[in-house]
Amino acid sequence: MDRLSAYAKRPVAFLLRYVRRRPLSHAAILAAVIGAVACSVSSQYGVKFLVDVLSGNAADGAIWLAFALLVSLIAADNLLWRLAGWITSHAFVGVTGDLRSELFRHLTGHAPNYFSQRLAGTLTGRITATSNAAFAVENLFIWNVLPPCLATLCAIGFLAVVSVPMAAALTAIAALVMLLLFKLAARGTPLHHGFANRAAKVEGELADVIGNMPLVRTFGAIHREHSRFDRTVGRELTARRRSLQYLERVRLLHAVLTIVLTVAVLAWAIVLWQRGQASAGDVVLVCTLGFTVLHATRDLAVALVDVTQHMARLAEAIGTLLQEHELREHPAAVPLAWRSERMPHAAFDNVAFSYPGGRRVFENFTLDITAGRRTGLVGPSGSGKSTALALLQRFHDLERGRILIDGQDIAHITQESLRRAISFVPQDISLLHRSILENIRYGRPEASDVEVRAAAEAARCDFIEALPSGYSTIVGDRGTRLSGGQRQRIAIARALLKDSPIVLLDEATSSLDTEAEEMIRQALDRLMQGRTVIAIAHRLSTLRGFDRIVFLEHGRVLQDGPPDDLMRRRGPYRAMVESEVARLRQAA
Ligand SMILES: Nc1ncnc2c1ncn2[C@@H]1O[C@H](COP(=O)(O)OP(=O)(O)OP(=O)(O)O)[C@@H](O)[C@H]1O
Repeated sequence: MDRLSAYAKRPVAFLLRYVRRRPLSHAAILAAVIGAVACSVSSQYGVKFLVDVLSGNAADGAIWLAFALLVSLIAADNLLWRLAGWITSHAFVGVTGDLRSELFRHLTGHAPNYFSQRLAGTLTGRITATSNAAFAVENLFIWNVLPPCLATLCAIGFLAVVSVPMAAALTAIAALVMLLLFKLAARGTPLHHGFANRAAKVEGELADVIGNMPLVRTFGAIHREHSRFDRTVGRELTARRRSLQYLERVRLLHAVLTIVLTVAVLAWAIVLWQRGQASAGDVVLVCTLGFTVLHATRDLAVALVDVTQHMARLAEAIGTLLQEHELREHPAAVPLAWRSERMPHAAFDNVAFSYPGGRRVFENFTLDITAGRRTGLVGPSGSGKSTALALLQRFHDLERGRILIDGQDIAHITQESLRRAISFVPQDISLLHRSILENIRYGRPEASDVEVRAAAEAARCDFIEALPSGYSTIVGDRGTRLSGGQRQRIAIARALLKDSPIVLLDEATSSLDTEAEEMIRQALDRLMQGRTVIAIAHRLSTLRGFDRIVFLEHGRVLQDGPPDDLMRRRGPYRAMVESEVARLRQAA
């Protein structure tokens, strides 16, 4: 799916990729539109034919034949448009579905770093913007760009019947007018890009503030946010006005050209008629076809500018969304192999790592994680504990060294099998805005209701039955309708259901009441049983139950051993525990 990134800078090719997926329906639309335009322009020739027949004392048969021809052309013209409209409602709508689905797949393939650097609202807004822009461009092309182009060609063909020099002159003028408009439309592209960029920023800011409403309220920042939003919208309005005013200037230029050319064509036709070189029907034909050509170029001018605006939005959106995935599957990646009767062993082997643009977090970091044991990572803030857990899950690639699970380099195993082997319970629990049942089942989608309930019971989620709709209760955005302790137990139940042999835990620092803490301790105890556990543990009660403690500072191991041993020795671990005990005593 990563090959989608090849289209990041090629918006037209990106659009054609989806058009090619539905070749038959797009070809049928094209054929219907070509037919409709041909009938529409031919009907003007039909009018000339009828006028000539009527003014030439022709027989009744010839008059009714001219009438039938004209009526058939008008009917075909209208019906073919409707046929094209009907097919577009299937094909163009289908394209917006295919496109969003692939963009979503690509977006979800990005590493966590990609998301941490961007506002979620900007990203989701860009998926919608891309789909809307693709729909608009397809519609504009079929209804507003193609018909005037075809109408111009057909009209010039018919004009040649009356006067070849007039047809030649109109061809040259139409070509010049179109070229001029194309050039002017292209010159306005940076303005349209600027507007697209500003519009995406507004969406991103909106989503960011709405997603953080509790924070905004707590800091009494509602008015501040109102003013900030007004400023962001103000910048978008300015960019939008500039873009639209540019379009209006282009349209004005075209309007002036149209007036001048219409006068010239009409006068030319009348002179031809005065000299007896054209019939009355020819004058009617020249008038209607001349108008067709001039109106077509005007419609084209308007449409082209709209197309450039939508293409600018599309280009801006795919430029961000279709960036290459930072973490790619190794070409020879194989699934992680481990024997279920034996817990896996993990190892950091001479690892060097820094965040992009950040300072070095690890340099020659080596650590063996004992299979089936509980290893606690402790150390001051910024020492690299969370980064170590992230690297083990391959959220980032290493600069140097290897991370091994049962001797297999995680850079060479499939990401899916790695994720299956690891359960991660983060500090900041994420829940989807779905029911409790669905949230727990996220750990193993095929689990039965009975299995989900068993996992919830094991994780001491006794509170679920007391909720208004029990397991069907919707948890609210990111689980806001549950307490912190309840969210943690749901996350533990989810991890229990996933039943991975490796458990990574970033214990929450926020303090809970004793009862909730005891329940979480019991739930965690069940989760950790018989698995290889690496945990960033903050509570002394959790640390005491560990087989081994690794004390990190500046990405280096300062102490390593069973907690009781470390407590017997003077060192950073004992100092940390003593200061924590003193803090707890003071608080009590
Ligand atoms: N996404 C990121 N981009 C850039 N730098 C980062 C990122 N995440 C962490 N860092 C930096 O990497 C270093 C290690 O951070 P890490 O979060 O691993 O520490 P930690 O020991 O888990 O700290 P804490 O106990 O406060 O969570 C810090 O200097 C931090 O500023």
